[in-house]
Amino acid sequence: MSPVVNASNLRTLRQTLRKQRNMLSSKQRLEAANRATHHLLRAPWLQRKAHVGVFLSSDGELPTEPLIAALHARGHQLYLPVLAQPLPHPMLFAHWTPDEPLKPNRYGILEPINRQYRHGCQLDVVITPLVAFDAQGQRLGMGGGYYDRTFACRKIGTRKKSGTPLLIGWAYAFQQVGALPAQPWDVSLNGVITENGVQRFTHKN
Ligand SMILES: Nc1nc2c(c(=O)[nH]1)N(C=O)[C@@H](CNc1ccc(C(=O)N[C@@H](CCC(=O)O)C(=O)O)cc1)CN2
Ligand SMILES: Nc1ncnc2c1ncn2[C@@H]1O[C@H](COP(=O)(O)OP(=O)(O)OP(=O)(O)O)[C@@H](O)[C@H]1O
Repeated sequence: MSPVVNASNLRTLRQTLRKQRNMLSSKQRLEAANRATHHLLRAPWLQRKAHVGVFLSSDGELPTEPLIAALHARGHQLYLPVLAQPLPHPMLFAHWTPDEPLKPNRYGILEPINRQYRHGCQLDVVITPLVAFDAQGQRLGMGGGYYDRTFACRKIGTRKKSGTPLLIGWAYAFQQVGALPAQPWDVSLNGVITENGVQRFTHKN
C-alpha cells in the first residue's frame, strides 16, 4: 500500500494497478471472486428485496460472474450500466437477467439490449467497479467520471430513500492505496468488498 498519492500520480497509479490486476491467473481471479462473493452474501445490509446494480467485469477487474450468479439465485433484481446514446444521462442502469442478450458498448464492455432503464439513484445497492480505493472510501475509477456523475444524487439528496443507494466497491485487496486526493465531484463509497472481507466507511454522503 503506497502512503501518499498526489493528483499528478493518478495516471501512473491507474496504469500500474490495471497492469497488476491483468497479470493474475484465472485460478487466482476465480478464487478471489468466490471469496468476495461469500463475504457479500453474509452482509446484513444486503436485504432480500434489494434491487442491485452490478457490472460485467473487464480489463482484469475482480470477476463478477460468481457474484451475479449468487445474487440472481437469491432472487435479487439486477441492473447493468448502459452508456448507449442517445440517453438523457451519461449512464443509466438496465434491468437484466443472466439469460438476456448483451451487446458491446464503445469500450467493448457488454451491456443489455433491453431498454428498461432506471437511474442509478433508484437502486438500493450498487456494486461499483474501481481501479483504486483508500481507507476513507475514496474511489478512483477508469477516468470517465460515469459513476461520479451518476451518483451525484447522493450529494444533493434526490435519492430513492435516505441512505440509498449504497455504493459498494468490488475489487482485489491490493487495489487499496494510501489516501487518494478528493476532487469536489468525487462520490465516496459506503463500503468495499475484496477477497479479504467487507470494509464499511462512514462519511456524510
Ligand atoms: N466493467 C466495467 N464496466 C463499466 C465501468 C467500469 O469501470 N468497469 N465503468 C466505469 O465508469 C463505465 C465505463 N467506463 C469506462 C471508462 C473508460 C474505459 C477505458 O477503457 N478507457 C480506455 C480509453 C478508452 C478510449 O477512449 O478509447 C483506457 O483508459 O485505456 C472503460 C470503461 C460503465 N461500465
Ligand atoms: N458530477 C460531475 N459533474 C460534471 N463533471 C463531472 C462530474 N463528475 C466527474 N466529472 C468529470 O469527469 C472527469 C473524470 O472524473 P474522475 O477522474 O473522477 O473519473 P472516475 O471516477 O475515475 O471514472 P468512472 O466513474 O468512470 O469510473 C472529471 O475530470 C470531471 O471533469
